[in-house]
Amino acid sequence: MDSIVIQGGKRLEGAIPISGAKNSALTLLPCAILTDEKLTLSNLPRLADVDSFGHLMNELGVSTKIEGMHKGEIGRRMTLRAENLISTVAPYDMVRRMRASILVLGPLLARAGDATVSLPGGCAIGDRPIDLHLQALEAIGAEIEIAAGFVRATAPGGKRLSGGDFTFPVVSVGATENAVMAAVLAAGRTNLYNAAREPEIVDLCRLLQKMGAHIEGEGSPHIKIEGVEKLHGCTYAVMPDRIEAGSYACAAGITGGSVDLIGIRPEDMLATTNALVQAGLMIEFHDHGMKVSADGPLRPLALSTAPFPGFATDMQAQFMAMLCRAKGESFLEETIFENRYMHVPELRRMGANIDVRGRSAIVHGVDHMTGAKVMATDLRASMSLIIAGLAAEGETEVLRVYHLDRGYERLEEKLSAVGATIERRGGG
Ligand SMILES: CC(=O)N[C@H]1[C@@H](OP(=O)(O)OP(=O)(O)OC[C@H]2O[C@@H](n3ccc(=O)[nH]c3=O)[C@H](O)[C@@H]2O)O[C@H](CO)[C@@H](O)[C@@H]1O
Ligand SMILES: C=C(OP(=O)(O)O)C(=O)O
Repeated sequence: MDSIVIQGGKRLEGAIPISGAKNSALTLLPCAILTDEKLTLSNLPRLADVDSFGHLMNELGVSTKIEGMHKGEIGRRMTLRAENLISTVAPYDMVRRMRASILVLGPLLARAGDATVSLPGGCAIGDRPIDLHLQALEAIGAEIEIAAGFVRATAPGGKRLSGGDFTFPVVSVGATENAVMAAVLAAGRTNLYNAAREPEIVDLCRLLQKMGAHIEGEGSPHIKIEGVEKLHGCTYAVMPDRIEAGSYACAAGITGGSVDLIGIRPEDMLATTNALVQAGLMIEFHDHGMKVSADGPLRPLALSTAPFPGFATDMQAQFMAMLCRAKGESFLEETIFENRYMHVPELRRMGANIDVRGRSAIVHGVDHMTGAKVMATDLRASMSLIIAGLAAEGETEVLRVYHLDRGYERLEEKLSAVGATIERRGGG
């Protein structure tokens, strides 16, 4: 298995092109199921999860054609066509490897009136139930059965869902996405209350609108959908990855550097940029993105994760790594996932001083961290180790690179280009 090796202590300086967002790509891809016409997605990040999603789509009978395989090119285009579905089952092996597979449930149900998806179970960051996905689908007319580790959702008579109203008891990104994708082809109107407002939800709704869906209120807690009989194909560009951009901003902060993040949308990242400014970084917005520069010592922060527009859970590990080197004590609270501190023991092995009590963590800033062989069990935890390694003295080797390959396109290339000494080693 590959590892990533960093010689720490280099100040980062230069421009980093930001890729298309993983968390948006994985919800736009299943939209191909909703039409028998071609859907072309551009700015798709080159990530293991995008490839896996392509394979899942192929299993369902959706053809996929990829362009943009040239070395050095950021992003790709994928044309998908679900002319005839050959299966409505997402098998255990696919869902186990990639949680986002659950997002075929809504579209399959809407298009075929029938969907069977393996129950995803928990994962390294905590229990990740899908009860709200199922309740929302029931509210818009689905019948749900659970047996032998699978959930089967059917529309009455195998035909169209009715549409209906549902209030999410807690904000859920995935459940909002499944409900929206199911409701666009329903026979009637759907109102989703306390819906997730994440930019990735807005991206999903914009694509569906371009395909002919009638949706209003995206980006607000009340999404209104008037079902239509048919959607058509289109071409759509995946939004930029706000989490990738925030991760590189933390890397600039911890190395006392300055990186220009090209292609970001500032409005997607206000909680992150506010936190960066409070930590003492300087931000300059310009026409192509934003420049993030260290400006003196890092200041400690108090951060609590929350649904958008709050501070994203997907940024918590990377900020924690950066704050390990702040002057003073930072306080972090993880409110979304109960087990999202898997990076803490590894950061401690690099010299960090962090206390964890339940969902809270106190990070006591240290002057010095040292490189070590480290590994993490999830994507953002792995990125936090890369960030720490960039500032640590000596060599850091991050094992289990497959987590990073799920979410960071050309990580080593992008960081080398701004001055990091970083390489991928085979067989680590
Ligand atoms: C609100 C939030 O920050 N969501 C994050 C979550 O999305 P993801 O879609 O994976 O998770 P949800 O937004 O659905 O989960 C939010 C909360 O609701 C709970 N829940 C969810 C679904 C359900 O059926 N029942 C239930 O109880 C979850 O346990 C969690 O505590 O992880 C993604 C990957 O890290 C992030 O990109 C999203 O920003
Ligand atoms: C945990 C993440 O993704 P996933 O839901 O795909 O596991 C993430 O993007 O940080």
